[in-house]
Amino acid sequence: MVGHKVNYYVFTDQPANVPQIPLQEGRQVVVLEVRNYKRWQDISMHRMETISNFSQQRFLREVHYLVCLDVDMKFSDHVGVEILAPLFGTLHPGFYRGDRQSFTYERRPLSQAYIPRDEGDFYYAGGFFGGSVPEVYRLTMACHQAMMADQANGIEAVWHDESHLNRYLLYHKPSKVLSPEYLWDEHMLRRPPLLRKLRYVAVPKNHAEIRNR
Ligand SMILES: CC(=O)N[C@H]1[C@@H](OP(=O)(O)OP(=O)(O)OC[C@H]2O[C@@H](n3ccc(=O)[nH]c3=O)[C@H](O)[C@@H]2O)O[C@H](CO)[C@H](O)[C@@H]1O
Ligand SMILES: [Mn+2]
Repeated sequence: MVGHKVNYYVFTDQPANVPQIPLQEGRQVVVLEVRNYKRWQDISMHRMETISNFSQQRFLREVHYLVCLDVDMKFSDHVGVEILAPLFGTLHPGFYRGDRQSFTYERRPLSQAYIPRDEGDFYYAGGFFGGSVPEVYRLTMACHQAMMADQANGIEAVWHDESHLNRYLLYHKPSKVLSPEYLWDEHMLRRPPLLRKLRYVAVPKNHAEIRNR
């Protein structure tokens, strides 16, 4: 986002371990402490709560747009203001060629993330969405409340926050849908020639080691 002001809000339970990185003018890292959870699924899901809380507390005053990203990724090509829109999502790299039958939406009607078999436009990735702060506030608030309702009913959506994001974006259509160039995993998927650039890519990690501590 060259030429624009950018705040990088980093959520962590270990603020002291966030390295200091020299940045260009107009950029700053803001480290925001969040609580820890035992299960990685809870850490991932509670990002919705964290984003909605901080939106109200400060993001609404501090920025125009929010881009909500997984942390285990790196920028590997240009990502600029072309992504911005009132509400945007990104096609999940594993499903952009599939039809809706193949999407791994939540299929149990008991869950607030339920999507019937004959509905659905796209399968969106949990790791790259955003929009204006008020829109992201509404989205994250709705997803968090839906996840709390699921918890009260003893159910957890198959892909956690991603399932709830998909349900929200089905009934609140995003004004922009980004290509999987904006979220790719080179270790899981071979890059098709039609994708000339990979802009934000997963960093390899040992899931078993990280997730089962
Ligand atoms: C690339 C992509 O679309 N990722 C989605 C996919 O997760 P992934 O399989 O990419 O899961 P993940 O291990 O990256 O966890 C999701 C995110 O939660 C955060 N985290 C998780 C564990 C931890 O110990 N500490 C921590 O900070 C971190 O930002 C991480 O990137 O499915 C998840 C739900 O199942 C989320 O919807 C992710 O957004
Ligand atoms: Mn990830």
